[in-house]
Amino acid sequence: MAFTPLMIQLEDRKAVIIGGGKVACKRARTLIDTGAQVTIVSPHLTSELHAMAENAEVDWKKKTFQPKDIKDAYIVVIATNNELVNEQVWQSSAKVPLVNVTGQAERGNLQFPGHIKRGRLSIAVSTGGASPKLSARMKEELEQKYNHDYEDYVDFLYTCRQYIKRSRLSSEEKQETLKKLVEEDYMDETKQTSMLEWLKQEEEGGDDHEWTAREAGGRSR
Ligand SMILES: C[C@@]1(CC(=O)O)c2cc3[nH]c(cc4nc(cc5[nH]c(cc(n2)[C@H]1CCC(=O)O)[C@@](C)(CC(=O)O)[C@@H]5CCC(=O)O)C(CC(=O)O)=C4CCC(=O)O)c(CCC(=O)O)c3CC(=O)O
Ligand SMILES: NC(=O)C1=CN([C@@H]2O[C@H](COP(=O)(O)OP(=O)(O)OC[C@H]3O[C@@H](n4cnc5c(N)ncnc54)[C@H](O)[C@@H]3O)[C@@H](O)[C@H]2O)C=CC1
Repeated sequence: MAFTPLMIQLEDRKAVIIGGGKVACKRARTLIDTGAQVTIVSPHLTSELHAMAENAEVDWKKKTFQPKDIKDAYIVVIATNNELVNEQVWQSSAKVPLVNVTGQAERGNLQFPGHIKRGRLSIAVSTGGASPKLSARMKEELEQKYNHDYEDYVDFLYTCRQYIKRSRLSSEEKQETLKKLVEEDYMDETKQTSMLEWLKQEEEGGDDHEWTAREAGGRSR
């Protein structure tokens, strides 16, 4: 069955990762970065995971898997290098809402796509199991196209959108302004500044549409 692309809120949810190797480490990083409470169950950890445990970013249960380890888990990531153990975890996970089977991803109901983050911007790639290497290559291409400048730009778009939603502009003017923000080169800081000034004025009920949406950002002050 095909998987549904979704964004999901996991803050403070309990995630248990079985295994402490390379794959476990990648999944731990993704989950921690969005606020999940991560526990690793594994007799050994990679050095990176070890550092994360020392910094209290993850809880580490230094042991082999037992079914009680996943009691109350919202997410289980099955990531040991032992197929029999992975099978036992799978059999014990019937009541867990979200299960990622890293060795046989089609089995679980959760997959982690290749992804890049630029502040609020998230881009995810999946080939539906056809080729993780193609996902990796596309991820590299996207990393180059959407460079780190996008962090500030997307923050700027977010701020503008909040102002626009609260402003007294007509709905046509709102649409026009939102469109302009992505069509013209608003990565330019001077253009950003004049747009923000105009939007702040709109919010404060300033000069009664002395500037129209079309003009915003087009004039220098
Ligand atoms: C479902 C998914 C995730 C999930 O587990 O939920 C998944 C699943 C599986 N990957 C496997 C193997 C490999 N994965 C990689 C690499 C990456 N895999 C990634 C994503 C995903 N891999 C998700 C969807 C991908 C999609 O559908 O396109 C990347 C893009 C991102 C990331 O991992 O963060 C990351 C890029 C590197 C980076 O950018 O860091 C390499 C290549 C390498 O390492 O060079 C190999 C070996 C070569 C090969 O097998 O092709 C296996 C078989 C395991 C086995 O044979 O035991 C499974 C299980 C299965 O296919 O069932
Ligand atoms: N989804 C993906 O992107 C990929 C998935 N895989 C799959 O992910 C799995 C793990 O791969 P790696 O992280 O590379 O393995 P690894 O060999 O680096 O780590 C395996 C970990 O499992 C732990 N472990 C072994 N027995 C255990 C037990 N009884 N209880 C708890 N922990 C136990 C080990 O201590 C070790 O920390 C494999 O099944 C592999 O097929 C591999 C590559 C990519």
